[in-house]
Amino acid sequence: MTRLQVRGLVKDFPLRSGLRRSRLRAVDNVSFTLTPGRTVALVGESGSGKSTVARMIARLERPTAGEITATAPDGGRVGDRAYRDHVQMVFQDPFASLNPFHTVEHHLARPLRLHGRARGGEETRRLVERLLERVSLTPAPDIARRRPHELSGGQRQRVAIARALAPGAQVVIADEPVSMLDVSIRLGVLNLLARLQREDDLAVLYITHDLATARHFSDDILVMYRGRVVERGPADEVILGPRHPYTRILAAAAPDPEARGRDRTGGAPVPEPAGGPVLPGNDPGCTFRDRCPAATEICVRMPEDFAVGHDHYAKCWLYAGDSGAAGDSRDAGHGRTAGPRTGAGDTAADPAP
Ligand SMILES: Nc1ncnc2c1ncn2[C@@H]1O[C@H](COP(=O)(O)OP(=O)(O)OP(=O)(O)O)[C@@H](O)[C@H]1O
Repeated sequence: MTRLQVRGLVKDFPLRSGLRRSRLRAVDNVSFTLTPGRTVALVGESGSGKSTVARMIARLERPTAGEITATAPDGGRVGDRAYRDHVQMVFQDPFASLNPFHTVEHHLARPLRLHGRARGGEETRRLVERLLERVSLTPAPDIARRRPHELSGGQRQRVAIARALAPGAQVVIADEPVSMLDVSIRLGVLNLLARLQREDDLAVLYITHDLATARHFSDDILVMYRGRVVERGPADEVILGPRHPYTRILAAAAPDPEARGRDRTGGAPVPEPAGGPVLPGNDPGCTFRDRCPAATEICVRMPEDFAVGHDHYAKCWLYAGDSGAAGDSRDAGHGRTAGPRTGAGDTAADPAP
């Protein structure tokens, strides 16, 4: 099964304001690994860079710097063709991602044929029905004949998930896969993703605002703030024992995970400071310092990833004296064991330009 390594990922977008040109560093030195059978959640408020990371992995955006490498179990690099088969994305909006003019069968038959997984009409029909059964859309022949407007939002997202599986997905990037669905059906779709992950040993990146589902459905959590990963670690530790001041505010603002029937989008945004935000890439220090209740003078310098627990790191000077910098094992998604430190780490020695 394919393993995906993201190393020192950077994305700059050009900005224009009248005659002035500048750039926004939407993603700043992000590294993690997606391993078969495990889920990494990427959490953070709107605009923190989560979707841009997803789009670069799905090759919908070109990175400004950094590397995304897929490796086979024998350690060999997965080629371009296999990458397109193995790395699949589930988008947020099941209404926009399906063509209203085509049947469900068409949506699933096309990737099966394009990726060489089905040839004749009979084989294609059989595989389409099998995919529909796997995402619990039955009776499959009936669903296959329908068009998207004849399905509910949850059913459409199940079709989108089946479509991601069709080319032989091994790595699934799920970008807010349930945020546009009715609250009452979200868990069903997330449970489906979890079951498929177990059955197919998928590596999953789950992007969400919702800390409760991030904790429940992922092994490791990365917390992004203005393009940077500010905290990373095992899901329970990050949510129950957040260490970075930003994660603490997010966790405190998240609705009660036990509450039923309420929208649990979680993580009320931290208020923006007067005078505008410190933008990533435009500032060599901690980008949270203008909103941070614990900020001191040292925060004008970029903090390293300091170890705050087992495989748990916070990019915050508060922990500088605790146990030293992340060293060799700050790779969330790399299992519970230590992973190699990668070249372009997001460290104090490597400030954003
Ligand atoms: N094509 C683009 N051109 C310019 N800026 C962009 C582009 N795409 C994203 N951005 C900016 O990059 C930053 C990160 O956006 P991104 O969509 O990745 O954040 P996000 O965390 O996924 O937010 P959301 O949860 O709202 O989707 C934002 O400031 C956004 O405005």
